[in-house]
Amino acid sequence: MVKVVKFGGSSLASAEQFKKVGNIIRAEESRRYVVPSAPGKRFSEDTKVTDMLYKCYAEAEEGKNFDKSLKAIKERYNEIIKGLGLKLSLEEQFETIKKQFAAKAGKDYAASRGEYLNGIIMANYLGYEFIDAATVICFDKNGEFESEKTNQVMSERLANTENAVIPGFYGAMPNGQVKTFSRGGSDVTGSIVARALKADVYENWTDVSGFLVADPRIVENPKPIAIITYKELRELSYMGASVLHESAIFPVRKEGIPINIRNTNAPEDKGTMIVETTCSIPECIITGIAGKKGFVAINIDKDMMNSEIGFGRKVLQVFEDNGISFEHMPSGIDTMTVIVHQDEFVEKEQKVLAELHRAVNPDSIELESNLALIAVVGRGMKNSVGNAANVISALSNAKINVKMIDQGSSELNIIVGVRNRYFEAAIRAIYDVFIPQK
Ligand SMILES: Nc1ncnc2c1ncn2[C@@H]1O[C@H](COP(=O)(O)OP(=O)(O)O)[C@@H](O)[C@H]1O
Ligand SMILES: N[C@@H](CC(=O)OP(=O)(O)O)C(=O)O
Repeated sequence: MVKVVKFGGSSLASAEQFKKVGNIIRAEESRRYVVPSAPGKRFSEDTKVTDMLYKCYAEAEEGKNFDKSLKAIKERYNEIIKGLGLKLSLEEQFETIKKQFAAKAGKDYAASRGEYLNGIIMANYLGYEFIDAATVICFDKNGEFESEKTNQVMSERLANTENAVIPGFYGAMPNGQVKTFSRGGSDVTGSIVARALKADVYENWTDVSGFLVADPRIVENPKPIAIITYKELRELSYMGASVLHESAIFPVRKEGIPINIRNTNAPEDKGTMIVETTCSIPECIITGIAGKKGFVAINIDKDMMNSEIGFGRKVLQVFEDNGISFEHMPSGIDTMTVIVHQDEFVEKEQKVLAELHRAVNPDSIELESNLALIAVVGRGMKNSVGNAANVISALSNAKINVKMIDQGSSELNIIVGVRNRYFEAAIRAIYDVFIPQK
């Protein structure tokens, strides 16, 4: 049995947390490959080391003195080393980091040092081999992740390695330049390592006892999810459920390896199993609810639009030409709405509108900004009736106006659009209608 275990920043924020992690790893021999994140927040107002590194590097880039910021980072690590009673010094590494920052080695290099240093501590604490992720996670010269090359390099490197610590979040381009995944990317590294080893399970340890039906910062004490499919999880993580990075599914999915989300602070809890498919009947019709704020709807009106062949293609071409990806596209007989991320759209707003006029000569175009999208996801929805009606009635009872509703034919999810300011209330209303209260 081989397990790859990834520990998030919240699990490695202090020596006390490190000790819990040590106990978890030592409890099972199969926990042979460890992927650590950088130290996260010790308390809610604390700063993650990754954010401290970004700030410190920004000072270096502006030519300011960054000694104080770097010292604060060093103190975070020294506190952990001291608390664990290790005979380890990171002086040499910090000297190199200082030089590299002064030489403007790049934002990604800076951020990656959080995981790199934590990996060195973890390997020393466990007596495991340290493998620098820059030697096993490959990006091409344009900074795109190279999945097959990485899989080959990683499997060869780990073939004869009994136990190893591989820091999360980064890799390197062919010229050796460090490149990171997007924020939260240590989850992706864990998944890549699990695939390369054809591990039996990828355990992802965090500060909640698994995936919950809704964000616990919005719904009080939400119900945990025992089992969820890759597809359902992908919908939820894409739509903002931050427990797992939205790209972390792909590597393990290739090998059908289950992911088990576990809680470092409650290791006895079983957590959530994320699997390819399951015959287990979901406890509730819906599996989860997640959402994001900050969308804009572009409503295009034109009489007889329906009979104009190629209308949709011409509209989407304008978005493509402007490098804007679209999220949803509900349409009627004479109307078509394109929903995009507000921050991608605002700076190109007038250019896009002018090009839409030129491309399809509409009767009118209206914009509706500050929208939030909420995804109600569940494999159980396929076999039950009235789901969309229940969502709508939950929102109308809460006096929330539904700006848009979209249900894919897979019936795996229903997407609703509401004003940003009703986002939290809408999630609570949907939760209450679908999840029986204890
Ligand atoms: N549906 C959800 N279920 C569980 N946690 C969620 C959900 N949506 C958002 N979260 C948040 O995700 C957090 C865990 O993710 P993250 O902060 O990335 O952890 P880590 O530091 O372990 O990587 C939880 O503390 C919780 O606040
Ligand atoms: N440390 C990086 C990568 C990461 O995955 O962290 P965490 O596991 O704490 O979400 C970040 O803050 O984005």
